[in-house]
Amino acid sequence: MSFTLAKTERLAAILSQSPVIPVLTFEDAASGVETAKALRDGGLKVLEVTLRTPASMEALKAIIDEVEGVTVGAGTVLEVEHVQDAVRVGAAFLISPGSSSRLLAAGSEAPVPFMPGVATASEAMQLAERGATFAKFFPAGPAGGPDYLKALVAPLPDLHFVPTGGITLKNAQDYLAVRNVAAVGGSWVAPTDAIRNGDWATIRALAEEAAALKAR
Ligand SMILES: O=C(O)C(=O)C[C@H](O)[C@H](O)COP(=O)(O)O
Repeated sequence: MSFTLAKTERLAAILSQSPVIPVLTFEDAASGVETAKALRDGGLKVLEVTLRTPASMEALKAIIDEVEGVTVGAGTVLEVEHVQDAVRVGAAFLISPGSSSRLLAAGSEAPVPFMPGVATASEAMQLAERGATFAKFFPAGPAGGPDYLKALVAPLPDLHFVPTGGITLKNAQDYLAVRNVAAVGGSWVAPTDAIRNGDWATIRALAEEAAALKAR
């Protein structure tokens, strides 16, 4: 099991590029490419493509192959197969909502950084024991929001978090103000309707607002 220093540093560098990581779900590759361009043009250059839809792997690959100036990773990584497939198409990082032991083994051995999810002190401690430095905090809102995260971070000073789940432009800054929050994740910057309607101007405008948020 290896959360190596090199991969940790790579993840830190990726997360430091942007206060907000769009969490993206696509029905087809073409809308993925256009959404990625709109987000990039609005200033959000680190993107997470969730592996939730039949077209997700194709969309992930199309963005990696066709959109310049973005760093693209895979989200909703739940299975060992997801790790292998995402790495094969060139994902720059892997994110999971949780941290099952099989996935931890496969993800931490992947050649790219892997960020598992946690929601409790025990889960966070188990990750720290395995050498992880970064964790997704999921589902951030329902789990207890910025106050809960502040309490979680207090006794675990070496772990850094990317809260995701229920985050919006309105509350993002409250999460970003918590110590050791590297960035926040959220789908609000690329709403399903805007993607379906090809409303790239709206996505770009939402990205511009989000990119103006400040990480600590
Ligand atoms: O798909 C995953 O891997 C997840 O962990 C869930 C997503 O991160 C959230 O669904 C995004 O949350 P919202 O911004 O509230 O839509």
